[in-house]
Parts: sequence; structure tokens; C-alpha cells
Amino acid sequence: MEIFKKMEEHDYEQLVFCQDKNSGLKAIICIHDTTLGPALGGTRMWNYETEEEAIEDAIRLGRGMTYKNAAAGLNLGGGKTVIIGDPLKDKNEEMFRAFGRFIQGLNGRYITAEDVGTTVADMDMIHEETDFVTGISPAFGSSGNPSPVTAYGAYIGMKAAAMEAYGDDSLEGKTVAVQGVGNVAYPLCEYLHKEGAKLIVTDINKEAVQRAVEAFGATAVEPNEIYSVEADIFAPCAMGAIINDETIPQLKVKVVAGSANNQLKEQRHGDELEARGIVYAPDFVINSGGVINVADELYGYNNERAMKRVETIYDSITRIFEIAKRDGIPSYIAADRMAEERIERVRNSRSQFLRNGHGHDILSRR
Ligand SMILES: NC(=O)c1ccc[n+]([C@@H]2O[C@H](COP(=O)([O-])OP(=O)(O)OC[C@H]3O[C@@H](n4cnc5c(N)ncnc54)[C@H](O)[C@@H]3O)[C@@H](O)[C@H]2O)c1
Ligand SMILES: CC(C)C[C@H](N)C(=O)O
Repeated sequence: MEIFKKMEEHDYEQLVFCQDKNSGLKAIICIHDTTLGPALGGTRMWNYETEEEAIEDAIRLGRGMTYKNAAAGLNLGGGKTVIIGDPLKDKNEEMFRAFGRFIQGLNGRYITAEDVGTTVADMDMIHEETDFVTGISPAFGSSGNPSPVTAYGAYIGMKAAAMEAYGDDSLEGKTVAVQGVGNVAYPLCEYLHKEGAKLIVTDINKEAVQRAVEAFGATAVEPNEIYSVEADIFAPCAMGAIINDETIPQLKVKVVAGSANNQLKEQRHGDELEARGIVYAPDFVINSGGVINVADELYGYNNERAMKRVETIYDSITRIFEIAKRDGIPSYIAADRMAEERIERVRNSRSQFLRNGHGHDILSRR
């Protein structure tokens, strides 16, 4: 893999490879863009088959966070970490502490939180070594687990997408096919069930499926069947790249709206959804509830303020559909433009020299 060529493709600032033999830590921190502020993004722990696969995931996810944070109006850049390993077998305290020390070494350029395979308990171990971590235990004044808030944002965003597709944002009586019933999707199913939606669920973890069947009367299907079920809305809440050449022809839904990051395998798959008249709620906007919540910690966490901001996801999704219609473009491009334009505006307004807050300007270095 030609790493610098890869980094140039989407103008990545920094890739940090972290290795600690003692604990078995092998992590890649990707800092994509810090124009808006420090790069904030979660840590994913996954059993990647190859190092290349891990690097690819880190950079795709890191760039996604730049767009997510920009579109959410946060003063934060984008980054992400992947830890190579099985989250069920390979975790230990030394690993997360070693990782925390690497983050500390970046001196605030990168702030972490949870993602697939990591928990509040893991963040607490990272916190033993660095302050640049959010989503730790509420006992520390933190916002805690971001997943239920991501779920709330995804629910609100799904309603905005239903409004676009059906002219009514009620989900009562709608059938929602949910892929992956993990930390985000379980509370999402709870909101949907409460509103009277019917649920079809799948997961590679049979226990997760069973929980949803028992709690919400969901219908269970095999993982490869979820794309072709008779439903109104498809909610991808597992891994990325699931909107692709194989799955699109199977879809019978009118709406794709879920929490997974990087849902479109390639951009052209967003065009394909558009061509088929399927309303797509751009992933990095509909799933921004968690980051909006943890970002509030930077101001001294206030739950009410954070939730109010999460509710703006409805308006953001609606605005994206309006821009898409106005400019005759698919929704994923409208969302990208919204984020890119904000970054450009801030980049331009920062073009003047400003002595920084710590007084370390050029003269002080003499
Ligand atoms: N947790 C958050 O706050 C948050 C925020 C924004 C985006 N996201 C994204 O949402 C998605 C889910 O995150 P999560 O925190 O709920 O993760 P999770 O690990 O708790 O849940 C994911 C679930 O998907 C299942 N799964 C994996 N591959 C599957 C497959 N091929 N078919 C069916 N099920 C499969 C897993 O078994 C697991 O139960 C991820 O893409 C994540 O990056 C999460
Ligand atoms: C900072 C986080 C809550 C990150 C989250 N996993 C996301 O993808 O948005």
C-alpha cells in the first residue's frame, strides 16, 4: 500500500501507528483534518484480517468524522482510531493505558470516544493516562455512553426521512428492517417499538437478535436476508459498505436511514439509490447524535443542552433534502457540500495571523 498516495487522495493530515508489545496494542490513529478544531472521533476495536484493511477503515472513518463534525456545526475536526484485535478476547487494561499515553502524546490534536468494540469501561482506562477522551463514566462529569444518544438522533433523523418519502413523519405502522441490534440499534428499536413501528431484525450475534424478538416482538431473519425483506425503511446499524452492487437491487424499501458509518460502498451507490427513488438519509448526519453529545463535554457537560442540539438532526436532514432538490443532486452530495462549505468558510476566516492563547508566537521562540 502506498500510504502517502492514499493520504494525498483526501488530504489526510496525519496517521499515527501505535505499538506496545507488552500489552499487544496495535492501533492506528487517523487525524484527517483539524481546520475546525481538534480531531474528535471514536476508537473501533475489530479483528481486521490484514493491516491494510485496518488502515483503510481508519482513514475512511476518520474522514467521515471530519464531515460529521462539520455538518453538526461542531468546532471539531475529524479523526478516528482502529485497534487491531478481537474485542471479546484481546482487551486488557495495559492496552488501553498504553493507547491513552499515545493520545496524550498528541497533546490535544486528537480526542477519542467509543465506537464498535469499545465501551465506557475502556474509555475509563484510557482516561487513566490522558484527558483527551470523552464518553467516560458520568461519575467524572462525563456524558457516559454515547450510543443511546446516537440512537435518539437516528430515530429523529429517520422521522425526517419518512417525512420526505411519505409526506408524514409518523413511523406508526411502518415496517423497519434493522441490520445489527447492537449498542445503537437496540435503543433505536425501543423508540420505534414505542411509536408503533413493526420491526424486522438481524444480527450475526444470535443473542442480540433474541433480545429484540423478546422485547419488541421483532421478526428475526438471517443476516443475508435483511436486504430483501418487505419493509418501508432499511436501517443499517452494523458495519459500513452495505449499500453496494449486490444489495441495492434487493431493496424493496423507500427509505434508507440508519446509524452505520460509511454506508455507501462507493459514492456511485448513492447515485443508484437516488435513481431508484429511495430516500437516503446521509449517514454522517443521521448518526451524529453521539458525537454531538460527547462534544458537549468540552463546555462542561449539560444533558439538556446536548439533547436540544441532537434534535436539530431533524432539521439538518430536512435541509439536506431541500438542497438536493434545489440543486438537482443526490442527498449524499448535498450533505458533503454542506460540510465542505463550512470547513472552507472557517479556513478562510482563519487566514489572518492570530497570536495564540498561550502566547507562543514566533517572537517567543527566539
Ligand atoms: N455507538 C455510537 O454512538 C455510534 C455513533 C455513530 C455511528 N455509529 C455506528 O453505528 C454502527 C453500530 O454501532 P454500535 O455502537 O451499535 O456497534 P455494536 O458493535 O454495539 O453493534 C453492531 C452490531 O452489528 C452486528 N453485526 C456486525 N456485522 C454484522 C452483519 N454483517 N450483519 C448483521 N449484524 C452484524 C454486531 O454483531 C453487533 O451486534 C457502527 O457502524 C458505528 O460506527 C455508532
Ligand atoms: C465520538 C463518537 C461518539 C464517535 C462515534 N462512534 C461516531 O462514529 O460518531
